[in-house]
Amino acid sequence: ALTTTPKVSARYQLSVDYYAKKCPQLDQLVASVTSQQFQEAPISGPATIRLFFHDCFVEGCDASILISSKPGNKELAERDAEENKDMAPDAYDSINKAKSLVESKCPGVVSCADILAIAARDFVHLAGGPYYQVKKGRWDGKLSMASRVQSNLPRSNSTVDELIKLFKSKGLTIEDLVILSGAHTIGFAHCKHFVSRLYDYKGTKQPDPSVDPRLLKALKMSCPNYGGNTDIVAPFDVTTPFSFDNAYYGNLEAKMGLLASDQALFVDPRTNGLVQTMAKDKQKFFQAFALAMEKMGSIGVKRGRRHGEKRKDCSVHMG
Ligand code: HEM
Ligand SMILES: [Ca+2]
Ligand SMILES: [Ca+2]
Repeated sequence: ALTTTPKVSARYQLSVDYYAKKCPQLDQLVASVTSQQFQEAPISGPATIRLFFHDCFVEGCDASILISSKPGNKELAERDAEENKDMAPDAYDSINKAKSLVESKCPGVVSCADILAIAARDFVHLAGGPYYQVKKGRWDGKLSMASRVQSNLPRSNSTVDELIKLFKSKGLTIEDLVILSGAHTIGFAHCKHFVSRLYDYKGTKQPDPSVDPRLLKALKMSCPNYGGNTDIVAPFDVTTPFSFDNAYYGNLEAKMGLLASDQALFVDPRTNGLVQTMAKDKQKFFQAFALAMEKMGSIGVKRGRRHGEKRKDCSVHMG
């Protein structure tokens, strides 16, 4: 039988108790930081979940997104790529704080990539979503190039075909695409990502017909066609923007998806059924989301000194 190369790494098994000997209290250490951060800056939640996604899709889950660009270097690091510019700084703060606490208790053993995976899980749970065990054993990557970002991430106007292809290239299925998109049950997007839907859908000079009229009106108030404040954001989920639930899918059924790529999942016959199933059953969504996060969390995992490193400061490669 034909087999394809597994992008979701089967060779390097991650495990829940990977740090059982060298840092048994790891999950609690990270939790003490994420829970405080969630209280002080709730936006850290969605920002960190997105950070994890953008890390895993570019070079695998290896904390490549945390590397700072070197002054004077021609090639910028991933975090300075256009696609990552609107990442809320709070996300990086949580990881850096968690890393310093972990380094103080278990110096030199825990990767930044594992801390990011744990923190993303914590924030899903803190916002009301499922709690799941995080498997560990990722090493940090040695490569972080801004030029590698764009082709590995979806765009807000990607077609379902393009989304399916991209996810497939990471070893993820159509189902994973629909389930992971459910992360848009929390968080916010800047106007530029959906403004063309409001005023000029595909060059028609008309709004996208798949936007509910009341939502259209509200979004137009926040986002004028020209000269608007570029800092304005709109919630992905107008009903419960801070709560991790399955409302995202109900919104799609009601033409209340924010991005074209969100609404397209309801319109396309390949994904419509799963959207409806998830809209009906929150527990099913939670179970599926936990599994899909585990799968996304094992994309391109590295192990060992030849392919990876264990950074002390997550933003700087080891010598
Ligand atoms: C399927 C294709 C996807 C597209 C096209 C997409 C696109 C976007 C865009 C344009 C934003 C707004 C960024 C901003 O303006 O600040 C955003 C935010 C967000 N994305 Fe996605 N995304 C996708 C999938 C995912 C996945 C798989 C996850 C996680 C599992 C995710 C989690 C988030 C979260 C939590 C936010 C909110 C960030 C915040 O409020 O700071 N997205 N996404
Ligand atoms: Ca990465
Ligand atoms: Ca919600």
